[in-house]
Amino acid sequence: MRVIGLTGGIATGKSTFAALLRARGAPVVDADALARAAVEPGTPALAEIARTFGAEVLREDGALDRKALAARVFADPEARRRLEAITHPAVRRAMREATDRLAAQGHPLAFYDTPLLYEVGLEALLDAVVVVWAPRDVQRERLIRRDRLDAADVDARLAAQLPVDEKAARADFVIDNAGAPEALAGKADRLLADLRAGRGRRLPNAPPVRY
Ligand SMILES: CC(C)(COP(=O)(O)OP(=O)(O)OC[C@H]1O[C@@H](n2cnc3c(N)ncnc32)[C@H](O)[C@@H]1O)[C@@H](O)C(=O)NCCC(=O)NCCS
Ligand SMILES: Nc1ncnc2c1ncn2[C@@H]1O[C@H](COP(=O)(O)OP(=O)(O)OP(=O)(O)O)[C@@H](O)[C@H]1O
Repeated sequence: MRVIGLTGGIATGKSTFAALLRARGAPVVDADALARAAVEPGTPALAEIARTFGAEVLREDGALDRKALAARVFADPEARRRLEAITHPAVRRAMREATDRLAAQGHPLAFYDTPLLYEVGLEALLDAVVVVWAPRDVQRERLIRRDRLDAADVDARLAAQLPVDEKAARADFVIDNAGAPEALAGKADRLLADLRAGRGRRLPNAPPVRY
């Protein structure tokens, strides 16, 4: 099975594009969803988070207060690294299990949807990488609209990731999502057709294929 990394910048449209791939029969393993499952009540990771950050990052019902934890970790890179040291090993394990299951089911192709693909250095483990791209001002607008964040929170989140332009420059395939969402379906069709025809890693120094 070939495993294709799918990434982007925050709010560039990665999840929207992943849904289109799923609708076309391609399995997508979602790191954000696995990261959420890893910190559900009763998990060792949530207990560790409470020990590290204190009860103020828990809600009254014992679940993680994501807003409170986000305020802490996106304001302080050191706190973010402490959180990642707890969550990333759990997410990596869950991702590996999910990919092994898909391989055992005989899928020829699977996507690995993870926002921090380049930040944590997963490139070498993947057969190719797709970056869903949008310009920074569009990213900012979508983030404010979707998550109701103010400008300072948006900038803190953007600063926690590599710029999406840098990711696009390193990618094998770039999905341009600056335009209308309706344009994405055709791009998903073309990407899948190219991947199923065996297209993969670009040659060294060649530019990415853009859709
Ligand atoms: C800080 C938390 C509680 C904020 O939760 P919230 O519901 O507001 O955001 P959500 O989890 O839906 O993430 C939204 C986006 O934020 C960005 N983001 C999340 N964590 C990080 C991080 N550690 N570094 C940079 N960007 C991040 C990603 O682009 C992600 O797609 C949560 O993101 C978290 O637990 N993060 C640590 C785990 C992690 O690194 N996840 C990302 C990939 S595995
Ligand atoms: N082409 C588009 N035009 C307008 N809005 C869009 C477009 N594509 C996606 N969106 C909207 O922008 C927001 C961000 O998209 P999405 O959630 O898919 O991004 P993401 O890259 O998965 O984000 P994250 O890294 O935060 O998980 C969503 O509210 C989505 O509905």
